[in-house]
This record gives sequence, structure tokens and C-alpha cells, in this order.
Amino acid sequence: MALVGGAVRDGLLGIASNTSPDLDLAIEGADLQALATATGLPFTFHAAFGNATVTLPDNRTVDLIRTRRETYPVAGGNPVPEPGTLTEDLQRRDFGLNALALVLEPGGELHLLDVVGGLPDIQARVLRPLHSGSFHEDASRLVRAARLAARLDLAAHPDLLAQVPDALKMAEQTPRLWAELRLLLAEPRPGRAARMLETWGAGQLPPPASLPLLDALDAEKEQGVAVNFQTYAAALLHVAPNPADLAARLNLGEKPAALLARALSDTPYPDGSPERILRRLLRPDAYTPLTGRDVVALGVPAGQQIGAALAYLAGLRAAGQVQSAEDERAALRQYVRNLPPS
Ligand SMILES: Nc1ccn([C@@H]2O[C@H](COP(=O)(O)OP(=O)(O)OP(=O)(O)O)[C@@H](O)[C@H]2O)c(=O)n1
Ligand SMILES: [Mg+2]
Repeated sequence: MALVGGAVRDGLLGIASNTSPDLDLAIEGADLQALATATGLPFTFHAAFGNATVTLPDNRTVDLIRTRRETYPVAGGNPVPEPGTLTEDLQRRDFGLNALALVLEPGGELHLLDVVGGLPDIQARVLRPLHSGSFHEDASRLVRAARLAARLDLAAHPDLLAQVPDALKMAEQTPRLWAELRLLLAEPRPGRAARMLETWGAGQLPPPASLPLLDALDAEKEQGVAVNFQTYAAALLHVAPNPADLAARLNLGEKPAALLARALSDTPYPDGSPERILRRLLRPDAYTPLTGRDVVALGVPAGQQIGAALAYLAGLRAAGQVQSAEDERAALRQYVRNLPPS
């Protein structure tokens, strides 16, 4: 049994594992459904690969992985697994620094297994694919590389850069690439990850016009503003040539499009809300229209007249006759003067 993947990588890079809370355990020749059942914890079993994901009481997950070889009958599609040794399992992986294993011997002792020359990659902080067909077979690795490079301050090895055109060629027919692009939006700095892709010659994978927006959201985050996944996704949709198509590809659901519509509306939202964060970026000249309370303060009598006054303002706004809250106040003062005496 061996600990593999992100936890080993992050440990060797000296990064606290809270950036990668999920553990991957590779196990040779065992029935992982039986093993997961024996833990007494809730789990899901992935029959195609013989893997099981166990959920710990604190909600972290442990992936139990049956060690395997992989072949790609159709490039871009899912690999076909065959049972294999731990060594073979490490060799099928994406990058040198993700292919290290901390082996737990039956006697309890631990040792680090490096069958792909991953340790020098850790030292050089470099992302290196394990063979020259890596991105052709699985183009999603390009986006994984950008996510990791942005998160962990890693550089691209020349072997990676050489394969960028292969990944771009295969992008359309690699559903997993779009799933990784969705994950990119959940990274700590999605704008930085998108810029990595751009630097590597793959700036077209996210809609290119989105890069300044993603940068701006990263900058907000840097300032301590809470910018969530939905906000990044909405920004991406705003500039996508075909938003519905992109939302479907990235499996974004309805929420980001709905958030975008609210951000672009005139409805007031509290400071610091996703709607306001986006509105400030997408419509820098937008202002907060007057509300019922403002209207009462300006002398419109409570009751039905408030709705009528707000509708009057909405009409002016739609006609482009007011451009600021001050314009609205001025228009409303006029409106109040012209009200019939009650
Ligand atoms: N297309 C992929 C996806 C995953 N892996 C391997 O599976 C491991 C676990 O994958 P995942 O949990 O997605 O990524 P981590 O590297 O663990 O990074 P993190 O969880 O921190 O994002 C990776 O390290 C890598 O060895 C791979 O080789 N090719
Ligand atoms: Mg992981």
C-alpha cells in the first residue's frame, strides 16, 4: 500500500497539505470494495476502475486506487485499465512530481519510491510529462499543469511546452479537459492559472477576453474580498462567444448564468455580494438606482405612489435618460413637484 499523488507531492514541496486535503492510496491486488466496506465508513465504489472513495468523519476523502496499467484505445477518451503493479501505476501518471509513492511496507516501515525520476522535478519545481505522447492521449493534463503551476509556483519543463500543440489539437475531443477547466475556476488563483495557459501558448482554452476579468477577480481576492467559484464562472460566461455552450461544456449548471444576469441588472445588492463584485467589473459606470426608501425620503407619500414613482424611474433608466443616482434624484424631485395635490 502506498500514499501517492498530491499529498506526497505537497509534502515533498514543503507545502502544508491543507491545499490538497484528499488522500490517494494505491493498493496492489486487493478487493477495494471489501476493504472500503471493512472501514465502516461511507464510500462509493467505481466499478470500471475497481477504486473506492471513502469519506472520513471530517468530510475529507481517501481514494483507494487499485494499481493499474492504462491504454488509450481512443486518444482523448477514457483510458482502459488493466490490473498492474505499483510501478506500472506510477508510470501511467501525468507528471514526474505526481508519480512519487510513499510505500508502507507490511512491517510498518516507510520508504519513498521514485520510478520516474520525480524527485529531481520536485527539487527543480518543474512539471514534466512522463512520455512524449502524454498530452495527445490525455489533453486534460495541460489544464492540470496550469492549475498546479499557478497554485504551487511550478514551471513548465521544455518537454511539456513541446506537447502543448498536441493538447490543443485534441482539446475538442477530450471531455476531461473541460472538466479540468471547471476545476481551474475553483483554484485559489484562477486568473493566474489561465495566464499560465496563455504563457504556454494555450491562451485560447478559456475565452481569451476572460483573462483580464479573471485577473481582476484574483486581485480582489488578494485584497481579502471573498470571490467564489460562481463569480469566476459568471465572469467567464460574460465574455464567452456562446455562453450556453460553454456552460454546458464546463457543466456549470444554471447558477453562474443567473448570477451574471443579476449582476447586469439594476436590482440593488449588498456591498461585497457576488452581484456587486461582478457589476463593478463588468459595468464600472453602473450606479445603485434609487430604492423605495430613497423615494419616500424625497417626499413621495407612502402607499401606491411609491411603486408608481419607482416605475417612472425605471422607465427613464430604460430610455437612457438618467445616468447616475444624482440624475435619478433630480428627476424624482421634478416628479414630486408635478404630483397632483392629495
Ligand atoms: N489526468 C490525470 C489525473 C490524475 N492523475 C494522477 O492522479 C493523482 C491524483 O489526482 P488528483 O487528486 O486529481 O490530483 P492531485 O495531484 O492529487 O492534486 P490535488 O488533489 O492537490 O489537486 C495525480 O497526482 C496524478 O498522479 C494523472 O496521472 N492523470
Ligand atoms: Mg488529490
